[in-house]
Amino acid sequence: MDRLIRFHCVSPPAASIVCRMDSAFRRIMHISFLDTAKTQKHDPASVCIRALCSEKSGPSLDVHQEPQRLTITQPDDWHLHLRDGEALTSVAPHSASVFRRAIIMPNLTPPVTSVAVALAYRERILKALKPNQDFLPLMTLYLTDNTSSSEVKIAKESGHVVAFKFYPAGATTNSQAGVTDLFRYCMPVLEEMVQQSMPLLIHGEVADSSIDIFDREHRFIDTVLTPLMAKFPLLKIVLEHITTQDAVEFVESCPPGSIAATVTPQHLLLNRNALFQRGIRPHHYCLPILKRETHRQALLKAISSGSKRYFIGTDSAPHERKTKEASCGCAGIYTAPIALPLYAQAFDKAGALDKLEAFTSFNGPDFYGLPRNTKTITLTKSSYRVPQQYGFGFGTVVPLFAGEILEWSIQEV
Ligand SMILES: NC(=O)N[C@@H](CC(=O)O)C(=O)O
Ligand SMILES: [Zn+2]
Ligand SMILES: [Zn+2]
Repeated sequence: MDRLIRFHCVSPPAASIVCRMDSAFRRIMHISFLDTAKTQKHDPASVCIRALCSEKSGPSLDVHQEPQRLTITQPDDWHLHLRDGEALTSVAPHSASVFRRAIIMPNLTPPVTSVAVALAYRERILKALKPNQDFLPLMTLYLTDNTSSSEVKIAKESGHVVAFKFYPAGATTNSQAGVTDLFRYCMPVLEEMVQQSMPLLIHGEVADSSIDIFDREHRFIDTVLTPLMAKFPLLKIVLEHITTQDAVEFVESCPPGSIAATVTPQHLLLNRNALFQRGIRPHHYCLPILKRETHRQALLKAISSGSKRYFIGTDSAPHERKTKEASCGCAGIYTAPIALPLYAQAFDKAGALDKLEAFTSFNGPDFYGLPRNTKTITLTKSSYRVPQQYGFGFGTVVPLFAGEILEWSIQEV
């Protein structure tokens, strides 16, 4: 698809023109004048030719491009996997160069099940940052059948653990130690979470392999989330990485403030066809799995509505190339350094750029009861080629859209 860009001309001076560029922003296909008063002496065709000639022959094009700029409050990432060890050292600076804070997922091996372990992990995260990076990891605890309710109070008092994460056992990467039966084992701990105003973050899929993989989110809402909310109407819940129209309808049907949902860039930009684009695409595989187009449209409609119930959560989840490009590949997509431009692209395409900032920078802190950030970040609508891969100390990670051109890029934080 061709794109229109507005330029200010060097010659004729001060004239404004609109150029139709090819889809990669490399070639000017057509130029037309915006302000005929300033340019009436000039034949549009001659400017067009001069611009094209100087592009071919030369040092500089006869026009200055002015891409669209968007300055927003610095965002946070409300769902992030930083891993541990060498992987942590590699990926933490990527997130910290864009985001001010992030909710750190506890699905390490072994999982982060106690405040003591979470605080030690937090120290390792801080150590992994570059010297000038000012990044706050917001820690979470991995809920198990054996989590004691006293841990909730300790978590609250720590000041650094801000939520518990509920993985149905076996539902996703490193969830084997998760909850096997929430209603049987976790009632006292949930009760205490209500008392301490400690939010529960949920990977909302049933782990039952007899249920169709595309129906697992919907089934979870019906069989776990609905009864959970009926039992604990005051429990604060974040339904993580929602993927379906059913999830949107459910969230909308709940009283405001009781439940929020995070949405990933991949679920806004891709539908399930992307898993099988001229062959099988392991780098498009994550859980919950990509859904059909009608569900993607429902997510776009939800975020475009400006509702405070939805906010950013990249679910950036690095896996080494060889563990994804395998006969049984891991679930998880790496997006940390490009997630913000990806969201911008999704909001832009949906005609909702004016709703981007609330989604990335206001709704999350408001839900968690934390202050909004004060710094800003500037995005420009200029093309950026995603690296083919990142060569990290622990191995190679292939990001989403590797080698492809994005429409937005980050200019400065
Ligand atoms: N989203 C994923 O596909 N994978 C995540 C786990 C998760 O968030 O479910 C991971 O840790 O790799
Ligand atoms: Zn998950
Ligand atoms: Zn995740």
